[in-house]
Amino acid sequence: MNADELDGRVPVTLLTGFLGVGKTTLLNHLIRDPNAGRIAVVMNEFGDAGLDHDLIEESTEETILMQSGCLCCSIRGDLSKTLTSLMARRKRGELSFDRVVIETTGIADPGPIMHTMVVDNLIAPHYRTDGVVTVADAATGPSTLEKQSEAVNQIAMADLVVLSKTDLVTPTELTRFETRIAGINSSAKRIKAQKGQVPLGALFGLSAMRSNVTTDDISDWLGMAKATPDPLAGLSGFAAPDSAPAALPLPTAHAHHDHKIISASIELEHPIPANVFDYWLDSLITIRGPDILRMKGIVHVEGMGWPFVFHGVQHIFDAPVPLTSWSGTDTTSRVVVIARNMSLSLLDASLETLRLQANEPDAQLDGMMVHTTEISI
Ligand SMILES: Nc1nc2c(ncn2[C@@H]2O[C@H](COP(=O)(O)OP(=O)(O)OP(=O)(O)O)[C@@H](O)[C@H]2O)c(=O)[nH]1
Repeated sequence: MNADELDGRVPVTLLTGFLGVGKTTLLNHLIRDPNAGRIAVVMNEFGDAGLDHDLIEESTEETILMQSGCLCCSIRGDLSKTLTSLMARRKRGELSFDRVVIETTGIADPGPIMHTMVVDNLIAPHYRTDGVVTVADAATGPSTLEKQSEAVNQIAMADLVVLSKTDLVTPTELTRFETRIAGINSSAKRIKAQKGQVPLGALFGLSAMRSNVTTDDISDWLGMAKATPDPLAGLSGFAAPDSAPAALPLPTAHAHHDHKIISASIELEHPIPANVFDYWLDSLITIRGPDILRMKGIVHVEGMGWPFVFHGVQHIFDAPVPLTSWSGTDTTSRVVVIARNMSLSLLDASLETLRLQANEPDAQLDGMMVHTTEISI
C-alpha cells in the first residue's frame, strides 16, 4: 500500500524481539520479496550485529545503518536525524521508499522509540507508527520471558507477535508458549514464521490510528477478532455494582495476568461524556503512567457523530484520530490496557472513578481526550 493512501505520512514498523529470536531472518525475507514494496530499513549496530548490515546491504541500496550503539539508550537523537535525512533524500528524489522498518536491538525497550515517533517535532509530521512487530522465539522464549523484563515489554507493546523457531518445539510446547504470550498481551495478533517467512502484508497496516480505518481493522488491532470465550473472564473483578449511576454505562472488562503484567480489555456500551473519559485517562496516566506498557482503543463520545481511536505508551499518547467517515452503528467504546505492577483491583477502582465521574457537575468540559501529552512524574 502506498503511504499516500493512508494519511500522507510514511508508515514505520518497529521490528523488535529479544536477542537472536530471528528478527534479521524475517527482515531479510521481507526485503528480498519483490512484492514487498519499497522499504527503507533502519537498524542499529550493537556488538557484532554488523552482519545484519552486510546481509541487507546486498539486497537493497536504501539501507541506513546507525552506528549509535544501544538503540534503547541513544536512539532519540539518532533516530530523529536518520529519519529526517531519509525524508530529505526522498524529497530530493535520491531515495524512493513507501515505508520504513526499524529493527531494534534485542535488548531494546520499544517504549522510548515509540515516544520519539510521537513527540519528535521532526519525525511526527512525516512518519506515523504503523505497528509494533515482536518476534518471539518459541524455543527459548519461555525461559527468556522468565528472566528478562525487556522481553516481556516487547511482547506487551506488540500489535503483532511473530512466533519464530516453531520447528524446534512440540505442538504442546507451542500452545503453552502462545498461551503465555496471550497472558501478557491478549490484543496482539499472532502468526508463525517458517524460518523468517511470513505472508506478505501480515506485518503491515497493523495500527488503526488512521482516519480511513475499517471496523475490521479496529477489531484486529484490539484483538477482538479472536474473541473466543475467555477462560479468565469473571476473574477480573469488574462486575458492575447494582448501585452504579445510570448516567454512564457500566464498563465491562476481561483481564489476563502474567506475573506483574495485567492485560485488560474494557468495554463501555454507550457513548461516554468527553470530560469523564478525559478525567479517567488523565488520572490513570498521572498515577500509573510509567507502568502503562500499552493502551489503545476506540472511544465513542457523547454528542459526537464519530468515534476516535487512540493509543499510548506509558505517559505519551499520540494525537487521537477522529474517524469522521465512520459508518458503523456500534457505539461500544473499547480500550485495551497492558500495564506492569498494576493490580486488577487498582484498575477496577479507576473504572469505578470513571463511572462515578459521569455525574460530577464540576468536572471540566475541557476537550476531547488527551492529545500528545507528556506528564512529568
Ligand atoms: N530453526 C530455526 N532457526 C531460525 C528460525 N528463524 C531464525 N533462525 C535462526 O536463528 C538465528 C538468529 O537469527 P537472527 O535473524 O540473526 O536473529 P536476530 O533476532 O536478528 O538476532 P540479533 O540481531 O542478534 O538479536 C539464526 O541462526 C537463524 O538462522 C526458525 O524459524 N527456525
